Amino acid sequence: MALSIGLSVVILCAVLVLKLSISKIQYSYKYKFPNVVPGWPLIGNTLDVPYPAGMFTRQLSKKYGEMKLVYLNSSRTVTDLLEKRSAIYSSRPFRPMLNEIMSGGHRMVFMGYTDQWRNQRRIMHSILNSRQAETKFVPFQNLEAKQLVYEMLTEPENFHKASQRYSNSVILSVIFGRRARKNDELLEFIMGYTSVLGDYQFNPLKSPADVFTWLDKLPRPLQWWRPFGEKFFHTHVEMFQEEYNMLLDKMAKGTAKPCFAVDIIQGAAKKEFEIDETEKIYVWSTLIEAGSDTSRVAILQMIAGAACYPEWSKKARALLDEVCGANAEHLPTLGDRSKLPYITAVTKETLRWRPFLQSGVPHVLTQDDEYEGYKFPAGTEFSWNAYSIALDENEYENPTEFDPERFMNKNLDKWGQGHWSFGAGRRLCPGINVGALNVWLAVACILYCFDIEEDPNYPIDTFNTLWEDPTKAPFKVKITPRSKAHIELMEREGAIALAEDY
Ligand code: HEM
Repeated sequence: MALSIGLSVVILCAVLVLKLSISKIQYSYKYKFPNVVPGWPLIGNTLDVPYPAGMFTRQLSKKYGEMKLVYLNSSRTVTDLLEKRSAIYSSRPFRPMLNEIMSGGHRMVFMGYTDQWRNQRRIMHSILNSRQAETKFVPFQNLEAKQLVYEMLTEPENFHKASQRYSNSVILSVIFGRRARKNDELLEFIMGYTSVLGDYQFNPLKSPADVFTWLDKLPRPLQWWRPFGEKFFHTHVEMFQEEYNMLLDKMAKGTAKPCFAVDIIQGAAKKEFEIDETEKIYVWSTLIEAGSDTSRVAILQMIAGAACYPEWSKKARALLDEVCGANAEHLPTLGDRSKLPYITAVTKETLRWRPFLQSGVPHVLTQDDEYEGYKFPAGTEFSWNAYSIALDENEYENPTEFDPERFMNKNLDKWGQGHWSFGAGRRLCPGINVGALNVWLAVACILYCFDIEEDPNYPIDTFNTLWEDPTKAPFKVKITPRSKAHIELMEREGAIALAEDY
């Protein structure tokens, strides 16, 4: 009896091994991948990737060529696949813990290419399109920029905090029509949980079902990660529900500012949008999460670019003086944009220079596909290798230098053209208009008011800077006001911004 059980187990194992080997052989005949970077079974080379990863993935692209599994290392391949074939290259990796449990299936950035995703994108586009971005949200940005330069004047060593407050307050105004308060409870809550989401996104021990997705099929009581995820989801909804109630109260009193959330609430009431209560909350929170830090980091990168490559900032300053007066007549506003094309080029170069989503964002293929002799199965993940493309001599002349001149061309006003920092294809950032104008205005005001110099005692390592932590300055830099007249201008404008409360 014992022998027959033992024999059965051996036979079973042999059959399993045979079956796995046959499917592996069939798989390798059916599909053909580009060079695969050697790694360990199951986890591949996950453990080899340093943080930040940009320079590492750049080295890989030099070694392995134009494409490797996951990373597309040239604009040509990104255009061919993520853009031209975006109908089948626009899903996201299946993340049962991050998307289904922790986000109740509602957080757009983790969502697959589904009807729910299409519906949320449609709603976002109808409110965040360029016409609205250039009218409805502009007063918020112009006001916050006054406080941005005032805070940089009074506490230049905390330039990172000023950028953070500016970006947070603009996005809160755009979404909920209110300014960020000091120690804002909602923003602190968001900062806390986005760092938890980050942990869960990259740590397989915390989120095993996101790495080994078959674990999602285990009976629920055996999914030890689930209770935490469900609690996380409910706390998130409760916190945003408070904000939602405050807004409903303002709407009832007629004091709500025109903003994204008001548009959604009214649009849903008129049946223009199909969206339930929890999903509304997720659309708002996703926009705040995705739309704040991105602008903060871009502003810091422009400051690093001005400190390390001072020549272009002199030209920008001279052009700003022509429009706003050399003697501090007025702060630049978004109304000055058509007169300041060079600032638009600076904004685009800021986004291209050291892309902070250094390895791009994964797009998942939804059906088998062939490209230049390769055969990819559905489910393959692709990402644009952002750092590598931005620093490639075949893509840009003197790619490591900050040179806005490269964007002074017929595509100047197309925010997403000439770089990949807003992503690609159907997943292109839906906040592109708001985000680009946030950066444009901050760039214009900072360059108009301050001299920015590298501190020789603290050279800036622009390649390996850690931009993520909003509480720490990513580098040291000298920021000094240009003149007495500029100080007075910033004080006057700052007083206006500090007195404004909504
Ligand atoms: C400088 C500013 C910004 C940069 C560089 C940026 C960059 C990006 C990138 C690279 C992606 C991924 C695209 C892809 O997968 O192909 C993305 C997605 C997204 N961004 Fe932005 N973004 C910025 C500002 C904003 C703002 C202001 C908002 C909201 C108002 C926003 C909302 C979103 C959302 C909701 C997504 C998810 C789209 C999806 O998964 O379909 N972003 N952004």
